Amino acid sequence: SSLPPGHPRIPLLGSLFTSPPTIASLSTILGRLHDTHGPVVTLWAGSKPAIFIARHDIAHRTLVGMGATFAQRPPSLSYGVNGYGINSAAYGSRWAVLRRNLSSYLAAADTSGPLCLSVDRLVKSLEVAAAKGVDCVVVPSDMLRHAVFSFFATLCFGEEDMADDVLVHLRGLHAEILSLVVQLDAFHLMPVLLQLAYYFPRWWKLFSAQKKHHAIVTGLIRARRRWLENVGDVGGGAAPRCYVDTLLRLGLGDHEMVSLCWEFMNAAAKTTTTALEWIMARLVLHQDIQQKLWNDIATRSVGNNQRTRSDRPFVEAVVLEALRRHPPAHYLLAHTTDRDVSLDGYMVPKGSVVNYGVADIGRDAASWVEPDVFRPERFLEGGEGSIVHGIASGSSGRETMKMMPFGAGRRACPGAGLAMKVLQLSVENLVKRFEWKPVGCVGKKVEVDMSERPGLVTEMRTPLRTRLVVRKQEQD
Ligand code: HEM
Repeated sequence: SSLPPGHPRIPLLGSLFTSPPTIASLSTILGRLHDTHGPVVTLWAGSKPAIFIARHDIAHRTLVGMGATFAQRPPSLSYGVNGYGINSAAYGSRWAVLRRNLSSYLAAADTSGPLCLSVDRLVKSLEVAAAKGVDCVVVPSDMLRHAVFSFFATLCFGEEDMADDVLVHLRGLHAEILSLVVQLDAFHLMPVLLQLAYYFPRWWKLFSAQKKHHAIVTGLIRARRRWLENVGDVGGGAAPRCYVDTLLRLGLGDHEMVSLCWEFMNAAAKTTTTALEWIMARLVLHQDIQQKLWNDIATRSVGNNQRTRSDRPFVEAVVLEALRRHPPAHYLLAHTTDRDVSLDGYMVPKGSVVNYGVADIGRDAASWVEPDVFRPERFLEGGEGSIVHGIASGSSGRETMKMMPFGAGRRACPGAGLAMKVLQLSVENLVKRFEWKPVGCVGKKVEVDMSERPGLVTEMRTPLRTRLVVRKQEQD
């Protein structure tokens, strides 16, 4: 059998490089290919075929049904901060140890205390900004970013060691490094020669930013080690209080630990902040949904015995609908296979890049009624998403995988449960405290710019502007 259909192959460069190699151009090219050829298409990245899948049942068959085969990652040049992460590790024993370590830490960690603290701080900083802003108008994205980043920094490095200026410095370095990496590289769509050509002009800046990042993170790790020595817990008798504690117990080298801390912060903070901003933008745009959410929160807080245990809180439905409609990652990280696989009459050759259209799957009209409409009710009883959860293991059937914002199968995001908790608790508190009102209206129609800025994480093109009014019930 032959490869799935696609763009004609152009020797050396491959099909992607007929237009500038950005994630926006990747989406445009893939959109055209799927329209012409269906849900499984081939794109050439140099001499390697890259196969893209945009239907949930095929994603289920490959990522869950043939889980071990599709859990491989393509080999990478493994340089810089990402060199020793879980995401870049080959599917094998090192990956399993590191992944289990992260998952068990997240399952046992006390996340509620630090989360409530950082949400409280966020609410306070929004109050200050609203009081200063003309007509209470606020651009909340930087405050959301800071709150989410500091929460994950507490989980990563421990609350004892993080001074505010260090936090701001670290956040700046993350932003700088991310602005310098060539994003398509993360999908393994850059032939080596092109990677070199693209990295050459920015190499020195990237090297210097990574060096500063290494210095600051090794400083934090050293401080953590000293703290453990002071409390007499170098041997690790007590439960780990932050991610670094678990890494120290694994006896890893400095480069490995720095890389894993980078991954923890990088995988967690930008995705979660981006999702939070999209959710709040949707609530500004749909004032009726915000009102319904507020009513649900109020009813639940006074207790309502008539609700059944399976009844999903409306806030969860809102978060799921936003993740379906605006998944922060429009594609997964690159997968590959360890053998030739026959798929619907086509061949997926061993070693080819395999990836999935997360946004396409969430917006597929075959799975979702009026997929472009923002309607959280579809996740409530009787709706087409009532059995769907954000965390798509798919083990309970392919219908639970009608969307996969966190991936699926063995490589699915290990932070999905925590991300859902952060999003729900943040949204609930932000709506409890403030009415999120629109700034721009045309007649009675609310205007919010919902256009996307494609990237490794697809953010809002125009940061949200909103008028924040403290709710009457909440005023002292
Ligand atoms: C809204 C927030 C988040 C979204 C949308 C998200 C999404 C994703 C996606 C799509 C993948 C790729 C899965 C694949 O390639 O098959 C992934 C992997 C990963 N995520 Fe997340 N993530 C989020 C939050 C987090 C958090 C909070 C953490 C950690 C605290 C985390 C840690 C990771 C790691 C370590 C991987 C690599 C897993 C592996 O290769 O085995 N993520 N995430």
